[in-house]
Amino acid sequence: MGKSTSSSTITLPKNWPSQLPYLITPTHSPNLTPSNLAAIRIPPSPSDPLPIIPKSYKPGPCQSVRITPITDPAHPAHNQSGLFAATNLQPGQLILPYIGELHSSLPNPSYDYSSSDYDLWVDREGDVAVDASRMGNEARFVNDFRGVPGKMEGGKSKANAEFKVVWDERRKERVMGVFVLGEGKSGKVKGIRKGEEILVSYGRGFWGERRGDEGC
Ligand SMILES: C[S@@+](CC[C@H](N)C(=O)[O-])C[C@H]1O[C@@H](n2cnc3c(N)ncnc32)[C@H](O)[C@@H]1O
Repeated sequence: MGKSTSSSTITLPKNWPSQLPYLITPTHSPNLTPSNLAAIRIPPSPSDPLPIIPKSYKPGPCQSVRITPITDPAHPAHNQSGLFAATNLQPGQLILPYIGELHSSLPNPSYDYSSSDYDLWVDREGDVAVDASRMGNEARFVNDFRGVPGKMEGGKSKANAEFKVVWDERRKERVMGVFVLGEGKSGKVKGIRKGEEILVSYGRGFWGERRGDEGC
């Protein structure tokens, strides 16, 4: 299946929802201001270092991941989808950028971003977030580790990945990326093996807000 973009035709990732636009670059919400954009265009510096997406990074579907329907009834996102490793992934490596609509907290008459479950801060001080509810790339399918059956003690899973801000050398902009967790102090995280689900922590606040309490 192909999708026309302004510059080329790309093949959509397998299991990409047909009703959702697939993005290879972020779009801008009407509520994004020049000062929001200026904030994410401040390059990294020795006092503010960032990982880098190099100019050579190929846009479009990521060969390291697969969007996969969740068929296990014991999985809390049963009947939804998740993102799985299609190759072995090394500790600390960038898996893919999180692409969506860049927006601010100013009102947008056509959409209420505050109700989205696909929204991440890129720069809180600069009031810039990225929302992949209405359009995006494979990264929007990353689930939270909580309650996911796994091989850890008690049949549980742990987070094996994280969201981090990264400097995109192609766009000269700060964007959000999904990274394999580093080795950590325990040295226990050994990357993500082919076939494993990529799981992050959305943070306690995410689940607290959804239960209507202060956190867990
Ligand atoms: C960013 S989306 C993740 C992709 C989503 N599973 C899908 O197919 O579109 C976030 C949503 O996934 C579901 N989800 C992710 N992790 C979960 C978990 N550990 N427990 C329950 N629901 C989860 C929730 O419905 C949440 O609002």
